Amino acid sequence: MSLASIMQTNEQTLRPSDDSSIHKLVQTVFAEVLAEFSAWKVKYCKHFIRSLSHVTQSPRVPIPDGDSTRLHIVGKAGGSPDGDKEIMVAVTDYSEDGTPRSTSSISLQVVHAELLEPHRSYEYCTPISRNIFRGDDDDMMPFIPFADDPTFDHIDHTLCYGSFAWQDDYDPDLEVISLEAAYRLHAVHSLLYQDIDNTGILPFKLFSTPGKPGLFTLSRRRDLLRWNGTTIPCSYSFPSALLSHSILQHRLERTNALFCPNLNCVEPLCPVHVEMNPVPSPRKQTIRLSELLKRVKHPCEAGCFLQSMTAEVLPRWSEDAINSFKSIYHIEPDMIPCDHAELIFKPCHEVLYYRRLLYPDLDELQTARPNGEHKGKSRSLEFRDVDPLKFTPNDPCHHSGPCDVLSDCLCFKNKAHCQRNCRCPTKCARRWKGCRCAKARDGVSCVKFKRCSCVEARRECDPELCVKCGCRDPETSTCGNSQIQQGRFKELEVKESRWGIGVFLLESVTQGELIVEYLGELIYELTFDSRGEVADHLGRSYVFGLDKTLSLDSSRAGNASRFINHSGASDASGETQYNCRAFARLVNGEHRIGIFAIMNIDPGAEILIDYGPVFFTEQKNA
Ligand SMILES: C[S@@+](CC[C@H](N)C(=O)[O-])C[C@H]1O[C@@H](n2cnc3c(N)ncnc32)[C@H](O)[C@@H]1O
Repeated sequence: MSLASIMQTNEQTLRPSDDSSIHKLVQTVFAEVLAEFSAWKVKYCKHFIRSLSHVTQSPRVPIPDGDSTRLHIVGKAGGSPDGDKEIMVAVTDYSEDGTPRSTSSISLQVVHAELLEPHRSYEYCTPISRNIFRGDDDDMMPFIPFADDPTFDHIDHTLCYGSFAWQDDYDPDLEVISLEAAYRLHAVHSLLYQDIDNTGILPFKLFSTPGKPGLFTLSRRRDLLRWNGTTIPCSYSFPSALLSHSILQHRLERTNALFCPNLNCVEPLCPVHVEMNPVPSPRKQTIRLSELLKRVKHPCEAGCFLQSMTAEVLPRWSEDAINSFKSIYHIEPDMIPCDHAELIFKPCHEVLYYRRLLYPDLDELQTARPNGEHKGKSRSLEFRDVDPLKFTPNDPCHHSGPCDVLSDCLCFKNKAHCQRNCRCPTKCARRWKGCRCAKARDGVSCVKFKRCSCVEARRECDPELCVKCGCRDPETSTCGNSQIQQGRFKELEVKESRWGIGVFLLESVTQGELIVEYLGELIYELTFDSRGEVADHLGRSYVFGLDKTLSLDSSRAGNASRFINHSGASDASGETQYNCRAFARLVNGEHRIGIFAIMNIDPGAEILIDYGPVFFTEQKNA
């Protein structure tokens, strides 16, 4: 069916209103598009196969003097001190019909490549400069590792997965067909996309649901097949969600979903932080309006509520304007009307009018606790976030009221300090306060023997909180406890070592200095187990335990630190040569691993750490 004929039909079509006619229509149009697409595909594939069977005639290129190349070595270049490393090469340019057009000679330098070793199988590593959150690998097995190696236990490894990628009946054509059907139903039959979705007849949901992207979102992530039956204009874009652009709350939700909620990061589509980014639940008013109004000392502009406490003409706001005000009020109810006014582009006396109308001050402010609640008990401050191996950082808390059992505070439940990126008031008693170390006159501040509270709590200094040590400015700072976040890494070289590849220093370091951050993918235990089988078979593991639930694996993504070898008490040679140690630090709310020098080390030395007593026993027992 052509676009013109569809448009013609459109004029005659009336939008069905009852459920059963909508169902019937969706079924009919879907079947129609499916039939059209299938007919087109058969023809298209036949045409394609036929075109492959044609022997294409490439232009005949003469092969001069039996040489198979168009480059001819014509002699060694003279006059250069490295004469024997340069050769002269004649380059012949041929015309379309294969006759030589011109010949010129150029000199090339000869580089003698050493014999190249083939890359070891199943070893690839994406270079990264930040940890990546992976959680768990897909439940679908993408391919069979070591398929030609009988010593690998394929059955056991297969049991780690729920299905095989090659047996999945996912048909990308169905996405194209469903989109076309949805578009026709909307453009030609005037159905709402939501009504089409509600029928459940199309094989995919059009709109995203929590945790599951819908077809409209998916279609933006892939190149759709252009088939000649499509009526979707090239410039058309499907709605991404049931969110209206004119409603502030919807715009907030859309924007919120895009940026990382971790205020230490705030990157769009952040790959590191696992936190979901819910729109914060509405805050409750804690200051009476009468109190707030007393805080306004000067009129914000001519006509400020301070000058005329009652609006002469009752303001008539649109529904959108009222909703915008409600959204802003719920984010920050304890704000003076003049500030609310600036945010919604309305005069403050009008804001005050609507605020009184919509949110009359309650007798009891909503922060009041239920009767009989024992305040002291619910606010008890107990922390267990000092030991990384017994603790996993939680998402930043966001709730109304103080961080305690009544507010369902995540930090309270996890016995963690509230972080800078928590949404509780800055005065919250659970908040980590940072250290009070002063800048060192000479040498380094914030080190263990100076009793820095951050060092003792195994967290790096926080540039927002630890103001005195100056860790915010790496140029002038004397802080010895912010090296990971500042990325002060040493020059390293990766080359052959006694135990495969190793890492070597290119500059000298002093005891306590950070060499490099150990980077990788943050994974849960199930993935640690499934990847462990491959690592055991290779005889090389790249995993560090990070905290109670997460490990850091650099087998697939990492930096030079993944090649750091072991030498320690558990070393087969019995020698103890390690010169560095790996320490986990809580850095602005997340655990990261730094490799630190435990002695002064000269350039050229290999970086060695002690993997610990269980590493090699576990590998052997696997
Ligand atoms: C993190 S990787 C280190 C990089 C590794 N050498 C490579 O070539 O990829 C850890 C693996 O290196 C090897 N390795 C490191 N130190 C070793 C040592 N002292 N003795 C034996 N093998 C060692 C083991 O195979 C171990 O699983």
